[in-house]
Amino acid sequence: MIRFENVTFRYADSSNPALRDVDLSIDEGELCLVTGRTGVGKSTLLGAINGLVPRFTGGHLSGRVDVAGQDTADRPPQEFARLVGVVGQDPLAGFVTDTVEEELAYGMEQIGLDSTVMRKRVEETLDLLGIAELRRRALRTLSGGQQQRVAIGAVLTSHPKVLVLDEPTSALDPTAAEDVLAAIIRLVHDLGTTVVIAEHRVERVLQYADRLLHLRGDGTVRDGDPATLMIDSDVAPPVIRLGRLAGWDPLPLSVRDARRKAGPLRDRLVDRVPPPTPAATGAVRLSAEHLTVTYGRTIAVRDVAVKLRAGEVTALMGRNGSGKSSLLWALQGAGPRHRGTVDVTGVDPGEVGSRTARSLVGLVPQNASDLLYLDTVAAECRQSDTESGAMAGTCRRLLDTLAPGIPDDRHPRDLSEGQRLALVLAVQLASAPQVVLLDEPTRGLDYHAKRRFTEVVRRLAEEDRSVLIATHDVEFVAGAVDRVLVMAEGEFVADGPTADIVVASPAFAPQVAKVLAPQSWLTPEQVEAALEAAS
Ligand SMILES: Nc1ncnc2c1ncn2[C@@H]1O[C@H](COP(=O)(O)OP(=O)(O)OP(=O)(O)O)[C@@H](O)[C@H]1O
Ligand SMILES: Nc1ncnc2c1ncn2[C@@H]1O[C@H](COP(=O)(O)OP(=O)(O)OP(=O)(O)O)[C@@H](O)[C@H]1O
Repeated sequence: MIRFENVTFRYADSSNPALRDVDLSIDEGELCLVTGRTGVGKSTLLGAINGLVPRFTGGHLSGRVDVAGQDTADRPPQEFARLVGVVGQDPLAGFVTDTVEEELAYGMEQIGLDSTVMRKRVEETLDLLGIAELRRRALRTLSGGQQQRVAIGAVLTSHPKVLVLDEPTSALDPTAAEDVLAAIIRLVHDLGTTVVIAEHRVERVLQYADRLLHLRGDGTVRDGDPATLMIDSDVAPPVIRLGRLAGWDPLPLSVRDARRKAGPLRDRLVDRVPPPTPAATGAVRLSAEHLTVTYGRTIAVRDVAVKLRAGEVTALMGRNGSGKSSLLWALQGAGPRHRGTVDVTGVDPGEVGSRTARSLVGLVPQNASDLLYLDTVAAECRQSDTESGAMAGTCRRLLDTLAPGIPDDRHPRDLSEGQRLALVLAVQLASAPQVVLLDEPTRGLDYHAKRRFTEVVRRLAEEDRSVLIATHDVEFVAGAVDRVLVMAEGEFVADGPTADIVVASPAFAPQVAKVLAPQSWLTPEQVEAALEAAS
């Protein structure tokens, strides 16, 4: 269905090719998972499938890419729309209409489907993705995860033969991610759709993949059976790392397979306990009472009270649309607030100018790239150091910790998604105020980048700041935070130490906890330390 013949692609002004000598052939009905570190070229590979690369990106492509026997160089990408459905990393940027229903119908209108077929498929898709109640909503008022579901729905309706999905679950809560993947798998089984998915949260997709394409980082691609490539892949989810520690062969790809093998490992760990989370004793840095946020008749945040302490890292979790972003913006002061007060060292950030508010509470938003406006990476870093009064080079060093090797003179627009996010985090965190709020900060970050980001967050806590992170990334939460707050329909429904909240939760438990239950280990690192101590 998809063939790459000796494909090499280089972006203009780039010294190294993003793709090098790539030869592959993907059959009809295969589900391929594309993995690789941040910025290795996953989106570029995906873009080449429908000709967006090089037609819209510029740069030079040699070799040949064809889909269903048609050379992508011969036709503009629009003509491939019937054949190839694409969901990019930024759903909002891909929307062409204003409302959910219009967006779901648009693709089908373009290929001239009959109106009765269109009606039926819109209804099916609304149900399939659990977005029926959003049908008449304006797209720009949806939460991040709601937008991502609509973007996926909008390509599913026209039943393309090939689906290309770039990080399709990055903004989805764990349950929604499973539902969306189940809907995609159904297309693979029922219609023989060929699916190519790039995903950093490999744990979410690996068990469904027929095949793995791993980008090594030099533009070349390793292509093979998932369990075999995972033996030494530099991108490995927790279940694989646990399998390597325990010496399981073949490596289990799913929690279910791992549980079947886990008895002896549980026995080895039985006399050990995971390190407890120290109780937070720092001063209260932020205290909010009776916070309520409404949009028209929608109550997004309902009479919420919260205290954040110095030295504490807290995760804010909960279903898509449960009110997390609305709460963060209300705490920072820039977002709407219907009722309630926020107190940061005696000042309410909602009552002062935006500059003062920013010096009290920093917020890195979900669509973080809006914060970048200069022409080069170096200029953004210099500006950040100057504004925050930090020593020259502070921001750049932070960037190199998160995503090494980005050239100084690259335009932020030309960075990969993960690289751009790393830049925004570096720009914002170089001048971190006492309270730092982060909205989905691990999108686009590979496992190594996430470990480094965890270190950065822990350092902020050691410097006595308080950090609140809205996130759906259960594996990140397991390794990085002290406390978890869970929101549902605008209210807190749980609040406590990480292990207490996540271990028994079907939605929020990390893979290691699921495999080793009833023991309460959260991460491969904890298990590794315990095994070392035991031997
Ligand atoms: N228009 C461009 N000009 C120059 N370099 C670019 C351009 N677009 C992307 N790049 C570079 O090409 C490399 C591959 O980018 P790509 O977006 O394919 O990575 P990725 O693996 O999808 O990353 P992520 O995991 O962050 O999504 C990156 O190093 C990026 O900086
Ligand atoms: N401008 C707006 N107008 C109307 N409704 C809105 C607006 N902004 C947000 N909402 C609604 O308020 C609710 C809370 O949205 P919010 O973005 O805070 O959720 P969230 O928990 O951050 O979601 P996600 O996990 O998907 O990012 C959602 O139902 C959303 O559709």
